[in-house]
Amino acid sequence: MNQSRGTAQTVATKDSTLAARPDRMLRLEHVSKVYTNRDRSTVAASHVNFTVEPGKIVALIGESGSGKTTLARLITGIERPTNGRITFGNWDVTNLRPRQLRSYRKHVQMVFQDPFSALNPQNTVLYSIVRPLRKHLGMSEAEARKRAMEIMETVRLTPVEQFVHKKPHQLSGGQRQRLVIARAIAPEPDLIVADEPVSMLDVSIRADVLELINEIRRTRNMSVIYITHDMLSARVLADEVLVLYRGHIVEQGDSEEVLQNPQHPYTRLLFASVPNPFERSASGTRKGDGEGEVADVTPPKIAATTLRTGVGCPFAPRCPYVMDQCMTSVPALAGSEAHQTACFWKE
Ligand SMILES: Nc1ncnc2c1ncn2[C@@H]1O[C@H](COP(=O)(O)OP(=O)(O)OP(=O)(O)O)[C@@H](O)[C@H]1O
Repeated sequence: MNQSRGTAQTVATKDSTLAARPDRMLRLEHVSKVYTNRDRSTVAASHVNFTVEPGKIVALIGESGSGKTTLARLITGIERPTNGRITFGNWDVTNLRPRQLRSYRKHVQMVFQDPFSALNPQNTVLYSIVRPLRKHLGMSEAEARKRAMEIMETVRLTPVEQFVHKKPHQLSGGQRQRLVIARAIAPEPDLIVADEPVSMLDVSIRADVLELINEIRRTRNMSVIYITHDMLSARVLADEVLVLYRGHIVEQGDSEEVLQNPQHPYTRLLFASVPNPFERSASGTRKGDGEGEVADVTPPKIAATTLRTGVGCPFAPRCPYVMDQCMTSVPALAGSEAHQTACFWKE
């Protein structure tokens, strides 16, 4: 993942430069998504650039509404970007037609937050895994059953014979998410997009499910985009992190580097172990940044100016270090290859 690698010169097109490019790299270039409902527009993604290299885990971190799920939906082809380009290896997947989308889905699978609603309540465990094997890999029923049982071993839905005929309501939350993961890895995808895969699970089993995801990427060399509010799990699991605020990447880099030494005021707030400069408002009362939410602490006049003009740093209305410059221009990501921050403020 590197901002500088996402330049126009390296856009994947059907030309000879493709030969040198890794086959299964996901690349987003200047990807934006604007939702327009009646008279209101929401910028859910703004000029997002990043790559996911084969076998890597990239975490997307941000509070609710920062645009994480929007990016997941764009990457998996559920939605199309308003601007920008998404490529997968040498394949431009920005605007796929339905038939192409079906082929793409073999390569890019999604694991959802709520395993219960992701599963058909009528389908047995075995059928849920057999179906993608037949659909995407064209296996015979017998082949698919055999492979499905192997996959059940991989995700530890064992003893297999005790689980094959069970339906989702007969499984625990953790077992259901293991089944969703089994179904996702069945077509042997190159990339899994996991949208808060453990947030609805009991705290006691979250680590096991995350370890399973890590083991799968290691043994199958899959890439994973891990979407989360949780900085600690991102630090443990991910190789690289992207911190999103209102659709903008405000900080990115190697996960250890960024999460041990967060530079952006927003990232600092999100990381619970970092002292919170917003903890008290001027009146001394807590402004409330719990549950991954960041309080608005900027003087109302400044906040109103930035919000009204729509220019400037997206975080300015909430930033305690806001300066004049922040009101008129958007800071670009800058720094080393391992760690980049979009902020004018320097300690
Ligand atoms: N279909 C839509 N129509 C209009 N606005 C939308 C739509 N989908 C998302 N948004 C808006 O886009 C912004 C980003 O939403 P998104 O769901 O991507 O955030 P998120 O970081 O995934 O949040 P959460 O952690 O709560 O899932 C939000 O302001 C949201 O209200």
